[in-house]
Amino acid sequence: MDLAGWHDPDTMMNDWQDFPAPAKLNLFLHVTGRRPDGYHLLQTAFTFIDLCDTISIRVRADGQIRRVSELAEVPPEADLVVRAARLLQQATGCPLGADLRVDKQIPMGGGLGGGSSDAATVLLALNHLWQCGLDRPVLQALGLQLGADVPVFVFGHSAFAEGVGEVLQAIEVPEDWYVLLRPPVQVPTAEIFSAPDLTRNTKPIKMPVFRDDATRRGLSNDLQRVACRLYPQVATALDFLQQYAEAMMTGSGACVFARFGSKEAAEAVRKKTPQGLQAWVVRGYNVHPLRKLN
Ligand SMILES: C[C@](O)(CO)[C@H](O)COP(=O)(O)OP(=O)(O)OC[C@H]1O[C@@H](n2ccc(N)nc2=O)[C@H](O)[C@@H]1O
Ligand SMILES: Nc1ncnc2c1ncn2[C@@H]1O[C@H](COP(=O)(O)OP(=O)(O)OP(=O)(O)O)[C@@H](O)[C@H]1O
Repeated sequence: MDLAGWHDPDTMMNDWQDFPAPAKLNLFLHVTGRRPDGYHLLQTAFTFIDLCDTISIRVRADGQIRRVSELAEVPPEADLVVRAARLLQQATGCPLGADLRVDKQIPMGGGLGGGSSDAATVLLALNHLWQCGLDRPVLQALGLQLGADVPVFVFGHSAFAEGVGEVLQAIEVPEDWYVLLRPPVQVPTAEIFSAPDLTRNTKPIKMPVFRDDATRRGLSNDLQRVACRLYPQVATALDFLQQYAEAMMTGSGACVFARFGSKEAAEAVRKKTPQGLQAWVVRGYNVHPLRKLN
């Protein structure tokens, strides 16, 4: 997918404008502790992939925020795109509003951060269109109020993350090809984090390097064992992919991925995917397509 040319700053403010919201992969995820409020302390690494939702936005003069597309599972008031727009309005006192249309490509409950990415894209795009002038760290802090995964999408670069995912340092990750599989199940993040058998005391590590297999040794996803126990379809997908390359679950699942040296090698494995699993070949990106927007 070509991510260039998504945004044309010269378009009239009240025309529809399209903004991409890419999915993320967690290249590893260690749970190192738990805060008094129940949220878990993590160490993880995020990179972006070219599986994207598209948010179309039209500025309104009357201050209303409206979602004009259907998303059957999520009522408009609960939709993170609407909540992000409202939050920015409240934080800045901006009198403008927006119509928001979401073309969803990122599966929900997949551990790909689709809802979080949609929210981040709305914060970035409306900050620009409404000319609010908030800088990136302020937008990241606003984003954290919507979800632990929102800040990295605002940050806009592959990152090593600590805290609950909001303490971010930019890292360079090879822009590899991945096979991404979606088992036929949605995994609720809160259910995985609240499982009694979740390992919560993985020893903190120094910032890892992502060069080759050797530098990734010892990095795993602590949420994977619990997700596989509760949702055996995740284990089935991992077993399939594991035949060809080192495979891992992203976030709290359900999606799993493996890295390949070329698009062709990834395609060859995708073609073998058994029925019942949705499969993509995707490319990793270090720089979010809206990184330059401000
Ligand atoms: C698993 C990850 O996707 C890794 O990137 C994120 O940590 C989850 O981020 P998210 O989907 O934005 O999650 P949120 O909407 O903030 O949280 C959903 C629920 O997961 C649990 N949760 C989430 C993040 C975290 N660090 N500790 C938690 O315990 C909390 O019960 C929370 O109510
Ligand atoms: N715009 C949106 N797109 C997707 N989900 C949304 C949206 N707004 C609210 N949600 C809610 O958020 C939940 C999580 O969606 P999301 O796609 O972010 O899951 P996920 O990929 O598992 O995320 P994560 O990796 O952050 O845990 C959905 O089940 C849905 O109820």
